[in-house]
Amino acid sequence: MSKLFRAVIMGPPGSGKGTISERIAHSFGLKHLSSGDFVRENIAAKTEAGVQAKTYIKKGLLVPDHVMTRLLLPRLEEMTKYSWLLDGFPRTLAQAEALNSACDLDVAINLNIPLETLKERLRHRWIHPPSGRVYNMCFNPPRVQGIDDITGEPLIQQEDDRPEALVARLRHYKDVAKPVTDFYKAKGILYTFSDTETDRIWPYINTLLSTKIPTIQSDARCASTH
Ligand SMILES: Nc1nc2c(ncn2[C@@H]2O[C@H](COP(=O)(O)OP(=O)(O)OP(=O)(O)O)[C@@H](O)[C@H]2O)c(=O)[nH]1
Ligand SMILES: Nc1ncnc2c1ncn2[C@@H]1O[C@H](COP(=O)(O)OP(=O)(O)O)[C@@H](O)[C@H]1O
Repeated sequence: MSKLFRAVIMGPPGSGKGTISERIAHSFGLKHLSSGDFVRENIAAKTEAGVQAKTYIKKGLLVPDHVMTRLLLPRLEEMTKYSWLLDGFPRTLAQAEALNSACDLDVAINLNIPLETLKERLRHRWIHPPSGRVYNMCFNPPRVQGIDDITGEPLIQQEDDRPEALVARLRHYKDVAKPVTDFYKAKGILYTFSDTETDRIWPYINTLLSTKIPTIQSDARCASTH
């Protein structure tokens, strides 16, 4: 059984987690697991956790740790045969500890992007909610403004992406994120990337993962030849 690779990607709203996760999933064949997608699936399926989560999301709040953990850990149980990249979880120390009790992580990627850059990016972010596809009028615009490239359905801008909403989200993010990055720094697996452009960060993340992932698979190869 080849050793699997498990990573999380963290960063404030608009830092490029989704954008970079797609590139990682594509380049390294990892499963991209998004906690936001799991939440939306549960809300759509009207599961108990989904119904609870919806009441918090409607108020623009994070879902409570015990609800989020109960929703996410069983999904990770289904992924024991896969290498994956988890996006959007953990967001709190309690979530990081719950994840740590369920599985070992190889890398925690942390995106450190300036506030002004986040504001500018989210001002131009458009999304296609049914698919979660993300566009940006300055960075990766749709072929036709306001229209999803694949389905032709309309794109929307999220209420949460307005600059005034972002400031509140960022303040809350800063409070809850530091204990999580400290947790992974103490475990020696935190890698922080600071820049204003994804295209400048991507080569460093690509190099880091290229050094990690083949090692794991080559270990597996030598294990399997003995
Ligand atoms: N101008 C510019 N926009 C970028 C860059 N990288 C990502 N974006 C865009 O900025 C927005 C935020 O990127 P996302 O990948 O959605 O960021 P995120 O961290 O997943 O955001 P949340 O889901 O809100 O936590 C999107 O519209 C991206 O297309 C960049 O280097 N430059
Ligand atoms: N790890 C988490 N802990 C608590 N709530 C979460 C978590 N992940 C997602 N959520 C909830 O689901 C909502 C949608 O998540 P997501 O699609 O990642 O968007 P956002 O940009 O708001 O984080 C979040 O606003 C939050 O309320």
